[in-house]
This record gives sequence, structure tokens and C-alpha cells, in this order.
Amino acid sequence: MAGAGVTLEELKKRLAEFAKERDWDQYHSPRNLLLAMVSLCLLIVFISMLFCISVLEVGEVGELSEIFQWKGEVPRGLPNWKDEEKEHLGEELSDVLLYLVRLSDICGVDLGKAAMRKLELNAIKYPIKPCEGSSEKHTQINAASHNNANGDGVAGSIYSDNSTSNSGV
Ligand SMILES: Nc1ccn([C@H]2C[C@H](O)[C@@H](COP(=O)(O)OP(=O)(O)OP(=O)(O)O)O2)c(=O)n1
Repeated sequence: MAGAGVTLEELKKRLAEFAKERDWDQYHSPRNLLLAMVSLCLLIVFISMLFCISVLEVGEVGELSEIFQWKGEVPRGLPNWKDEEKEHLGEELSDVLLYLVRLSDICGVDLGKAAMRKLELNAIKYPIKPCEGSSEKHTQINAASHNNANGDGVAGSIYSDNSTSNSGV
């Protein structure tokens, strides 16, 4: 089954391809990716408060954020970072990953399968053509497509256009 037993290396490759096809490397800076994770965590905090679970995971993301605090924008590959700083970053990233893997196991979620499925859903939400070089959210791109469809007959909703989606997992 797609995604069952997927390795971290495969997932890394798929994510890199997904970003490259959409010319999104320009937006995937360390800071932007971290901020994307942090906003996701604010949602988890809210849900955690409702269900009293998983606050530790948010704590680890907080520790990860501390490493980038006051550094401003950081270039890919972290060329000016000391070895100790990179090692510390590796430890905090691992804490987040290890808690995620453990949490999904305890909850009975096959994380590899779920991640591959989410990539397929992302490809439907963010088809290559309208999303190429754009950092807009799918809702904004979808609204723009609707406007175009009303105005000059160009493509309608991105959800109904499978011709450019990249969901062939
Ligand atoms: N510039 C971007 C935008 C999205 N994604 C990928 C990573 C995430 O797996 C997913 C996040 O997409 P959304 O921000 O649209 O969030 P959701 O999928 O949760 O959608 P929604 O917020 O509408 O529920 O897409 C990405 O890699 N780079």
C-alpha cells in the first residue's frame, strides 16, 4: 500500500520534488518552515488544551524556535553556523520527530502512510500550474481561479482540475 513503510529518505525526496515542481524552494527557508511549524503548533496547543494532551510536543517546537530566535533570515545549509549549533539543532529536530513518531504510534496512526496520503492531498490542493512560484494559500489561489473563470473563462476551481495535479503516488 502507498506509504506503508516509507523511509525518511523517501519522504525527504518526495517533499523536495513537490517544492521544486512548484518553484517553492524560494519560500522554504529555515525561518519560513519553522514559522509554518509554529503556527501549526499554536493550533495543537489549542486542541491540547481541549483534550489535555501533547503539550510536550509544543514545548519541543518552542525549544527548536529558540535556536533561530534573533538570528533573522538564515540561509539554506546554515553556512555560518558552528558545528555545536548544528548539532544542537539536530537534537531539537530529533526530539520533535521522536515525539511525533511516538505519539502517532500510541494513537494507532501509521505516520508513513498518513504522510504519503497528505502529500497526495497537498498535490490536489496545490496543483503545479496555478501554484508555481506562488506562496499563496490554496484558498486564495482557488478564489483567484474562480474570479478568472467568471471574468475571462480561464480555469475554474483548482479542486476540480485533475489534469495538472501531481497525485500519482
Ligand atoms: N508553501 C507551502 C505551502 C504548503 N506546503 C505543504 C506542507 C503541508 O503539508 C501543507 C500545508 O498546506 P496548508 O497551509 O494549505 O495547510 P492544510 O493542508 O492544513 O490546509 P488548511 O489550512 O486549509 O486546512 O502543504 C508546503 O510545503 N509549502
